This record gives sequence, C-alpha cells and structure tokens, in this order.
Amino acid sequence: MDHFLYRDGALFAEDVPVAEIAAAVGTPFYVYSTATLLRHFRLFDEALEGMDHLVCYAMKANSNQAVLRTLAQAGAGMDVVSGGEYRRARAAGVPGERIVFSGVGKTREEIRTALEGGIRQFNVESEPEMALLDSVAQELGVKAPITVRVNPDVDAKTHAKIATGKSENKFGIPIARAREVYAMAARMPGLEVIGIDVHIGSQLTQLEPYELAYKKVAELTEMLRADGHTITRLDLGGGLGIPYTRTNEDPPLPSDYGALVRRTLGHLGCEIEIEPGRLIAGNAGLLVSEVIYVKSGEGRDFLILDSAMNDLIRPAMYDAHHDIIPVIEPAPGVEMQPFDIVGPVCESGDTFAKQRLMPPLQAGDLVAFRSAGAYGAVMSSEYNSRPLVPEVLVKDDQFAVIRPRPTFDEMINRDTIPEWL
Ligand SMILES: Cc1ncc(COP(=O)(O)O)c(C=O)c1O
Ligand SMILES: N[C@@H](CCCC[NH3+])C(=O)O
Repeated sequence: MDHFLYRDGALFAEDVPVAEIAAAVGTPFYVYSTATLLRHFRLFDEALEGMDHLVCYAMKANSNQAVLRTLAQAGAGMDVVSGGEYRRARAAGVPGERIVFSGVGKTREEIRTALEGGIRQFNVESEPEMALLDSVAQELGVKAPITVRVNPDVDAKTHAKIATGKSENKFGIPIARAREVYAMAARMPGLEVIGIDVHIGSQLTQLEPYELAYKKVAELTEMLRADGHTITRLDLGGGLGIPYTRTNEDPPLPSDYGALVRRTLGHLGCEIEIEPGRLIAGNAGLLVSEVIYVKSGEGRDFLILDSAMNDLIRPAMYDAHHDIIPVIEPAPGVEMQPFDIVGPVCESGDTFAKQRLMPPLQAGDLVAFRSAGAYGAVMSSEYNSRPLVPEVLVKDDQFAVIRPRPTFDEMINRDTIPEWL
C-alpha cells in the first residue's frame, strides 16, 4: 500500500495534489511520501518483533538526507556501501553503532573513516579486505567488529544484474571456505568476529531462495560455534521485492519474510539484522513528468516526456517495468491507446515503455511513474546536460523541496578550465 491515490479525479501524494507540486517546482521531479516510508519500515520492524533485531535501511536505494532522517528518527539503522554513504548517514543523525558497512571494495580510507567515526560492524567480503581491516584497526589501536559475508551459491531468481548470491558473483566468500576464513579472522588481533552476513540479491519475489540461503547460514552458525567462534549476530541482507505492476506481481510480505527468519534461524538466539532498501523506498516515490509532444510515427505513436533515461535508468538498464499513470484520473470507460513512452535523450534506449496502453493524452498533461522511490534519483545523471531533477518530500498536507533543481549555471560551473585554455 502506498499513499499516492486518486481523489476527486486527481492524483494526490498524501494530502497534496501532485499538480500543485508540479506548479510549484516544475517538472520533472521526484516526490516521496513520509507515510509510506514509515509504514514500510515499520512492517519490517514488526515482522521481527520478539527477536532482538535492527532494520538497517540499505540507503543506496534512496539516500536523500530528508529520507534518511525520516527513517533514522523512526529508529532505523543504515547499511552503507561507501565512505560517502557513511558520511550521509552520520549527517542525517544516525549513530555509528547503527551503521553496518557492506561492499566488496572498501578502501583503506573508507575503513579508517568508519573506524574513527564509529561503526556497528563491517561485513567483510574477502581475505585481502580482512587483512587490510586488521591492519588499519591495529594502527588505530581498536578492534573492528566483523561479520563475514558468505556466498551461499543460491539462485535468487531475479534479474541477472542484481543477483548476488551465486558462486559466479563477486560477492562474499564461498560458503565452503567459510570455516577456514573464520579461523584466519580469529587469529587477527585487530578483528572481533561477531557474526555472519548474507545477501543474495534484489527484487526477490519468492521466499524459497531466502529459505535455502538461511538454512545454510543456520548450519554454518552451528559449525562455527563448534569451532569455538562466538556468533551472536546474523545479518540477513535485503532484497525483498515490491509489486511493480499491480496486476500480476504478488511478492511475499515482510510478515511472511519475518516468519521465515524465525523458522529458519530463530532457534539460534542471535541478534538479527536485515538490510531492506527497495521495499522501504520503492513504492514511497513517484517520478512526475510532463508530456512534451504526442508524435505519430510509422505504425506507432510516441508520448515524448520531459523526463528521460538519465532521470530514471531502470527501464533502460534492466528492462524494468514502471506503471505510468496520468495525474488526472481517466474517466471510467475511456478508450485506451498504445503508446511508446520515451524521453528526449538521443538514444533509442531512452524508452520507458513500449506499446503501453494509456488514456488519450496531450502536450502539457502530467504523468507519474510509480514505484520510483528506490534506485531512481540515486541512479540519475546529467547525461545530455540535463540538470538532476528536484526531489520533494510530502508529509500529510505539507510538501518541501528536499533537493532543488540545480540551475544551468550551477551545472556548467562545476567544471573547471585549466589555466592553459
Ligand atoms: C549488501 C546489500 N544489502 C542490501 C541491499 C538492498 O537490497 P534491496 O534494495 O533489494 O532491499 C543490497 C542491494 O541489493 C545489497 O547489496
Ligand atoms: N539498482 C538496482 C538494484 C540494485 C541493488 C543493489 N544492491 C535496481 O534498480 O533494481
């Protein structure tokens, strides 16, 4: 459920008409709902009720300071994957002891930043990373709390570009080598081993891959404990999928997922961490855009929008589907017509949807991409010198610009000219 609904024939973001925001900030823009963000965070929190747990929002999905602050104030921890994300989380008021650091390529500088600033744990992904972490921790005279991310070789049954738990993926340490790697970690004076981490992919629409992975984690926990390691924390990653189409997708709910966690891992008495990103932010956001032209092509018609692949890359990058709806609710029974919905960028890949059935639309009409709150603004670029689109946060009947649209001068003057020119 989200908080973008038609009311009296027009699309609202909570209690604010989307057209009113468009008039104030211009198109295109992203708009996020506070109520949806909080609702989704709480669904996970409640799903793990009764178990010692922390929901660490995977902020790569949407890292706007206002979004982070909203979730941090509700008690979320954060999963970060770079020094930049670590700094953003801290700037949003998240204490170090609520931040977990994931990623296969942590640099010395990033490790130092997190150790100095405070960190809940590093999720270590390789032996060389472990050695570097040990040496930086020793230099600083501290012990770095770690889990080892294991790769369980499980097919997440999702898009190949976002599957992370198969042996051919770059992520984690093969689970078969885990005992050896934990033995190595135990000998490193700069490290304190506290648990196990696993994350098998994103936009998972079935529970079965989680079940396979978590059963392997349960077995490994027992084995490592028998080897003398203290395993008190399990980081189970994120990845639970969202319904991008309202008609034919029915991913499991956080409550189903929580029940699975309890069933597969509850008996171990570990603290549970999860790292959901998309399910918290995805359906909490729209990308709102204006139709610039309706163009008749050879055998097909195009809706040319003022947003493009640089603003929302998911359709071009993963052939992802986003529902696109008019901001004025179509009259009941209105005849739908197929359109290719495209942006102004000079690539044929700048296509949001092919032969999508839409009500009649004309230049100047507004449309909204649903499910654009995760991996939308964060993956945007200025390709074709199109300034990044603004972001807006709604709460009840108020809205605020949480990232303004840069001016053309700001965009251009970010470049610097060498003195020989
Ligand atoms: C380590 C890690 N944790 C959490 C996530 C969040 O995934 P999602 O946004 O699918 O919940 C990702 C992305 O797949 C990830 O790589
Ligand atoms: N960027 C991807 C998700 C990546 C998840 C990364 N851990 C998407 O838009 O679907």
